[in-house]
Amino acid sequence: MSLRLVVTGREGQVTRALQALAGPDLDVIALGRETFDLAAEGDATAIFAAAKPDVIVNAGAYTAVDKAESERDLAFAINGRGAGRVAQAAAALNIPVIQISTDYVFDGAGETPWLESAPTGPVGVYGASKLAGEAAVRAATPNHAILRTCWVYAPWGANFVKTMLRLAETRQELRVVADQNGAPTSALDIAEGVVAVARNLAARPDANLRGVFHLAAQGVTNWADFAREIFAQSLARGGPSASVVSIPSRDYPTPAARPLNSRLSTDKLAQAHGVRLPDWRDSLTRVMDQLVGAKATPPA
Ligand SMILES: NC(=O)C1=CN([C@@H]2O[C@H](COP(=O)(O)OP(=O)(O)OC[C@H]3O[C@@H](n4cnc5c(N)ncnc54)[C@H](OP(=O)(O)O)[C@@H]3O)[C@@H](O)[C@H]2O)C=CC1
Ligand SMILES: Cc1cn([C@H]2C[C@H](O)[C@@H](COP(=O)(O)OP(=O)(O)O[C@H]3O[C@@H](C)C(=O)[C@@H](O)[C@H]3O)O2)c(=O)[nH]c1=O
Ligand SMILES: [Mg+2]
Repeated sequence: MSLRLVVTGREGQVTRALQALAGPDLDVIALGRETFDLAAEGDATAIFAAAKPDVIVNAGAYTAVDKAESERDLAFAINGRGAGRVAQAAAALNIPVIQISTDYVFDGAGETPWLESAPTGPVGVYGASKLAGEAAVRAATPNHAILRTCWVYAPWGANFVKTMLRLAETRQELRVVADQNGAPTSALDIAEGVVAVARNLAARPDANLRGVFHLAAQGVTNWADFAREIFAQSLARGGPSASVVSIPSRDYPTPAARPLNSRLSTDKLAQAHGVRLPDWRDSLTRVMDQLVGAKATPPA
């Protein structure tokens, strides 16, 4: 059945991945901030109604984790109240809303994967603002799926993979934190998961399809080992590489603290929606093919 998604944050990693999936059975209308500004105020129902969504996806966000520490008000306006306005519009239109959220709502304690039901406790402003967004969505409508993902990368946009490849152009050695654990998750996979969830929500009113779910790649790594895998795959494609020195987070001071344990349990999503993403290493190859493969073998 044909599905029409209206998505916030037009140039974002996840939004662009959703647009790449558009086809005969899937319309993706991405709203830029000149059409819908998450930081604005007031009823946004008319803005969304004009785009005729079956499901609204709030993929736009303030994602500058360190900068958020000094721009608390803006982060909360966009990630907190903005998410609420999106969900209120969905409620007024009587359609489902998908809210993208983050592992940074957790405090990072322990070493086991977080269940959806685990207590939250963000250690920084970005995570706190995203948690406020979850609460605002919940308050606006029961017809929602909050999908928490983590460590997102894509062939486009700003992400760790592109940062590593860029730094390796000029540096032989990089120091990267090795005590934060999680699963790098490809925006290409997230987009497929979002579409599957959206189809389920649009088709069925079941309560078990609604609520909070974790949408993350299988497997676990840390940022240093992720960097090593990026460089191994880059080297194999004739791209840049650097040697990676593992360091503890305390040796890489940043304005925002980050959770040490970002492992997300993904069983609930698999059970309710039938969605399970591939292992992070397998998904990385697809993005590396686009980022480095194109350079290594330029078209004749
Ligand atoms: N990136 C990550 O590692 C992770 C992201 N997430 C969540 O996933 C979702 C998608 O993230 P991702 O695709 O990486 O995000 P990006 O940072 O790639 O894109 C976010 C988009 O939101 C837009 N935006 C920012 N402020 C506003 C505003 N006031 N009004 C309208 N649009 C705005 C940005 O526009 P502009 O570029 O002009 O600022 C950008 O296009 C977000 O909810 C994020 O919190 C969750 C876990 C990890
Ligand atoms: C560039 C660089 C980063 N790092 C560290 C900093 C940080 O702890 C880790 C990853 O760097 P990033 O800047 O990608 O981290 P960050 O922006 O915090 O990534 C987060 O973004 C938000 C939006 C989310 O929701 C999270 O899931 C997560 O993806 O690597 C190094 O140790 N060495 C380096 O050279
Ligand atoms: Mg970042």
